[in-house]
Amino acid sequence: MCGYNGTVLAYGQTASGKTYTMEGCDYCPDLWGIIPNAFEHIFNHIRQSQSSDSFLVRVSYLEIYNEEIHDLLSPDTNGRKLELKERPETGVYVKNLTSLSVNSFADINHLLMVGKRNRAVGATIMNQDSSRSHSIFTVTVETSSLAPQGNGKMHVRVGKLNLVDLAGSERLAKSGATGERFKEMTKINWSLSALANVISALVDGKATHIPYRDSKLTRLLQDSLGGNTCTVMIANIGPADYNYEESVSTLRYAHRAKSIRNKPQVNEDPKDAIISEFQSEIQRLKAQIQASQPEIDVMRRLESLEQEKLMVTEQLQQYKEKVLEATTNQRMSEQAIACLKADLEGKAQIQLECLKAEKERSEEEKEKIITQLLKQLREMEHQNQELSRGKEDRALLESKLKVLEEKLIRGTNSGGKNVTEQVKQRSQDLASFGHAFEEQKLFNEECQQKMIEMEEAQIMAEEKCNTMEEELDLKTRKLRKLMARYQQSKLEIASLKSEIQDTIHEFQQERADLLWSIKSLEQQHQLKNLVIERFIPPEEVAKIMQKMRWDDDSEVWIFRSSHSYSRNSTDNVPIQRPASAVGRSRPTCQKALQFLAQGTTNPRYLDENVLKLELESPERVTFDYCDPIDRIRAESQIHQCLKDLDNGNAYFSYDSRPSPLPQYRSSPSRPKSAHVSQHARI
Ligand SMILES: Nc1ncnc2c1ncn2[C@@H]1O[C@H](COP(=O)(O)OP(=O)(O)OP(=O)(O)O)[C@@H](O)[C@H]1O
Repeated sequence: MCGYNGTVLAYGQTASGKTYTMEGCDYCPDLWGIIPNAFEHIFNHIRQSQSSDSFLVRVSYLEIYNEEIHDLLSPDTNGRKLELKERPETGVYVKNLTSLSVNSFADINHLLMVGKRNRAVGATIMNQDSSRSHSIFTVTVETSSLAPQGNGKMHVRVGKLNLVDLAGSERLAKSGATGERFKEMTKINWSLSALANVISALVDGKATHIPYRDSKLTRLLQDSLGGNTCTVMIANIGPADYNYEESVSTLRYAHRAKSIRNKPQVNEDPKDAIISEFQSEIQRLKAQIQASQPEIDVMRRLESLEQEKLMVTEQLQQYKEKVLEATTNQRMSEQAIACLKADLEGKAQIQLECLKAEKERSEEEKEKIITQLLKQLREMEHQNQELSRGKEDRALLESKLKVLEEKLIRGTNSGGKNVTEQVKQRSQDLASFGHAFEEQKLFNEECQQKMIEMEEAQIMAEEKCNTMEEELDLKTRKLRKLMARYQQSKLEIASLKSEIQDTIHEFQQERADLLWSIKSLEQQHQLKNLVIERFIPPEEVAKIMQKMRWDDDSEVWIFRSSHSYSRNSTDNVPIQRPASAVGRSRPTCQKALQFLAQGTTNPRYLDENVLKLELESPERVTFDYCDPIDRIRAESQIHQCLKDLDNGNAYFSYDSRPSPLPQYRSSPSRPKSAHVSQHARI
């Protein structure tokens, strides 16, 4: 409303509530989204503004579907594609986009509903009414108010609010989209990634090129992203865990977008402001009406003439009545003459003559008046025609003025009356307040006197206030510094406290470990003492103790080497171990060498203790069956035996003698151990 441009942008994955955030539920004011709330705010502001301020509110609504721009408020429902154009003074705009002026919340809300009906939506896996396009609802508010310099000139500001509902980003694999949905999805993702690239380039201070031209969306939002617009980006995320990746990506983009710094500025007296055109047109029409004032005077005169005509007609009627009366009187006179012939002949004659003269006079007068009236009538008809022409012209002008005034919305005091009515109202007001003017003047003088006194008092109070403010500033700065120091020390104390806690905790753990190791060492010590006391004779203990020495560096007991403790012996010569015979793997005594030289086979003197034994060939304990009958019987017994073996244990007794034949026992009784040499177990 102050002339800044603004953009509200809802960004996020599909079905995360972007449309809901922007539009909300229209049936319940508590659940209105950003768009209806913005409308309400605009019209509340207009209502509460000064009566000298005029506003012109225009709206447009477009969607970007498959990288094509469609007008959502166009009566042409064939979805004509619109073109993007650019002008150096106004920037990027959409050619032939419908822009409608609105006067109330109801009007603008109606247009939002109309546009919504024309928008592309479709069902996806995640959202039944998914927006398949990016939509931009633009509200332009032009404000004309008296210039602050007070020179009576009008000052125009233009603010533009873009309310953007983006289509939802969705991973192709997750969406399961095919056909038309797949195509839509690719375009949506492409334009959203173009938006992300623009954001990244704007955040990256080194980027020399911002890729606004990569998509229609980024070109239309060029001013909102890194331009002169106050932009709010709403990041919508879904609470479900399967949306984790998308939510993280949305938050990442929102975090990046946070770093973009725009430079908003008031759009003052722009060249393309329509309100100025409207106002000059209104002025022109007013001047035209003013110029037609003589015609209005003529019309007033005509009205008075009409009244005169009425009066004259009345007079004529009176004359006619008089004439009629006179005629009646005449008749009566004739009758009276006839009746009173004798008495009143002279008188009647005179009266009759008088009446005749009077009648002639009235006839003449009557004719004279009638011609005069006819002349006046013709004149009036002529003037009537002129009047009706003037009336038509005036009606035309007034209707023109009304249309323009209807488009302009005024502050609370305007009341929406037309100019003529306002002039009438004002003149009445002037008349009624005229007599109060003098009283008001006196009252004003008193007030002025009081105001001068008050201003002096205010100046004194301001001076006092200024010194107090300075003092307050000084103290506030000091307090802030102290506060900052206090916060710093608080943080330091907190970190020290946590450090102390950690150290205490570590110390306690270490102490517990040490106690545990002391305890276990004590146990080991007691055990070893017990073993020494119970199992090692004290003299041996003494001997061992002599051989041991405590090493301070490695903190262990170590055996003294034979060399080191034999030094204390009488000869002080270290005992040398005899060197082994050269070329032999082990030491060999002289006697063994002697026997070996004699070629002894005694293993005692050999290098290796290996016994050399003769091979023992085993004796044959079987014999062949030469008799074919015996062989057959033997074979049948073996078959039988094998069969039984399949079913269970079977023992086969076999006599080493050639005859009789081997005895097969089918009963599984174990053979006695004495017979084992003679009975083989199969
Ligand atoms: N805060 C909320 N309270 C109640 N319902 C909600 C809320 N947010 C979203 N919804 C519901 O969730 C559904 C999906 O929301 P919406 O259509 O706004 O998502 P979207 O992000 O615009 O999706 P798409 O990108 O697919 O258009 C709708 O039925 C909507 O009514």
